[in-house]
Amino acid sequence: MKVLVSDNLADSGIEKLMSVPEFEVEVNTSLTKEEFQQIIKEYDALVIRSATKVTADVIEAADNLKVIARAGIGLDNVDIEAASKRGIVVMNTPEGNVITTAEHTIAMMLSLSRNIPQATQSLKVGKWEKKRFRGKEVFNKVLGIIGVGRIGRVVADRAKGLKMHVIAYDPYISTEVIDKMGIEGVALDELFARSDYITVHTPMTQETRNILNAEAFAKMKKGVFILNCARGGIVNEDDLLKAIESGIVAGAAMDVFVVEPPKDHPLLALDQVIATPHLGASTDEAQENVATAVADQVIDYLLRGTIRNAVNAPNIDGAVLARLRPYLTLAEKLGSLLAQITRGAIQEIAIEYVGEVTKEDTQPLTISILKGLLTPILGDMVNFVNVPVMVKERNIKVTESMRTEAEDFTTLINVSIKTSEERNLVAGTIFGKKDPRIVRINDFRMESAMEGNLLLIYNIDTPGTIGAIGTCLGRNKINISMMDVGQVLERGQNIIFLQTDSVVPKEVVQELLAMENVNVVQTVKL
Ligand SMILES: NC(=O)c1ccc[n+]([C@@H]2O[C@H](COP(=O)([O-])OP(=O)(O)OC[C@H]3O[C@@H](n4cnc5c(N)ncnc54)[C@H](O)[C@@H]3O)[C@@H](O)[C@H]2O)c1
Ligand SMILES: O=C(O)CC[C@@H](O)C(=O)O
Repeated sequence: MKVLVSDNLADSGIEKLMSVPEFEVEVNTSLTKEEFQQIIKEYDALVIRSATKVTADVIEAADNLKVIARAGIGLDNVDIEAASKRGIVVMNTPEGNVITTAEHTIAMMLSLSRNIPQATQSLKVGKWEKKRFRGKEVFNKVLGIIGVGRIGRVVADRAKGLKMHVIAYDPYISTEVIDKMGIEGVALDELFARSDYITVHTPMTQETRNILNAEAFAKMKKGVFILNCARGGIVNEDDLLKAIESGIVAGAAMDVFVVEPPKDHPLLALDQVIATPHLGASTDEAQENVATAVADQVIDYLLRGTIRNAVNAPNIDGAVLARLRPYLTLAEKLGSLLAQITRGAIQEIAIEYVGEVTKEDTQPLTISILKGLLTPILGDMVNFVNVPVMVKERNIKVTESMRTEAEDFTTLINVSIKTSEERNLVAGTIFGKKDPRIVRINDFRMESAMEGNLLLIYNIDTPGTIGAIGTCLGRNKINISMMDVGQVLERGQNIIFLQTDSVVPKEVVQELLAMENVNVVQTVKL
């Protein structure tokens, strides 16, 4: 079997792959796009980091490819949907670089406080500028952490060692779990108002994109320091620039950028900004961890068929997988829909399987529902293997029940959720042999394939409202490709589902919300 390593991988991983007699391993990190597309058809496995772009064209040409394995977490460089369509397993290694990235954040925070990069630069050109580079202690200061998952909680632990007061905002982690970390859970606005340093450790999702923007900077203490060692775009770069120029933000440390490399980005011209070229995970130890993990995973899959850390396939036999595929798609969709329409920290999930589906092994379906549920919150970090652990870590109670007697549909999957703020229920079925359909959201019944960019609008049922919504979207150049309206007469309420050709921006959502008779507007991506 042929394995191509097309990005820099630590030697330990390459040696491990080369030690397998059945493997022929090629390491080539300088392929052009054309060369890559031409040779990929020879390979059974592709091992990458973030530099190789595995586009739909590459996947189309990859006749023998069985697995794409990422040493690290981020899969923004892989067209996962195209890979899934061709039955190629996509896997990553989400655990290996947690400590390294947390340590980088602490290093950035101290460098920022003591102007270490700027002072080094100045000294190297022969200057001795003691006065210019007077810094600040972190002792007794408030560190606000947005997102206390794997990396955020290690940052919290290390910052406590520096005797900082740590406060955190993470709406998907229960107060008890945050309390156990020995830090203080707060609302986002409180974090903005109290922090001397703010660091983000969330994945990039619809919700976290631009979470630190002009509106957020306006709520912060004058002189706050900002750190982003997570993903470019969680901090809005233009707004950060203005906040530094206006003096609200005293300085920023950036490891990640919207466009990487950022080239001559104006932020980099500011004295108050220190930056590293996406080095968060770049230590010998982390690179060894992810390289050996990725090699072990590729070996396990190609030699034994065991799938670990796959983002697009549960660990089940191929024939069963083919039969369950429509149910798995439906299950993941139900979980994802629930996550996107529900606010608050998840406490309980109740899953009910009804009718035909009860003849199948429902365990992979439950895992798919949970993966669908956590992916909008955690992004690429969630896979079919680690999702049960993540659910456990978050203290989420999962219950399953079966009913063989179906009523309206031959198969039905009901999923309900209870969070710290609300309860919701969604249900779905399979039309024909393979078409997943959402048939219920709370009290509203419908039959919808629900795909792509969706808008869910709850409105008072009055003449003209639907027209006004269409006009507003049209004015903002958003094309509607599908519309479905559910009506609950006794409540005088409509639920409108709109499928749009493009994502509906936040400002347009606000515009819709300001309309008379419109109560709730939610954007969903399925
Ligand atoms: N700079 C680097 O080289 C590097 C290396 C590794 C990871 N990362 C990035 O670091 C980030 C964190 O990784 P992790 O392994 O800790 O992830 P994780 O999944 O373990 O934790 C993410 C946390 O963010 C929380 N969250 C999600 N949406 C939120 C929101 N709207 N507000 C507040 N909290 C929210 C989640 O509940 C979760 O607890 C990711 O973006 C990852 O890609 C960067
Ligand atoms: O250096 C890398 O490979 C990227 C590290 C990190 O952002 C990841 O996605 O794992």
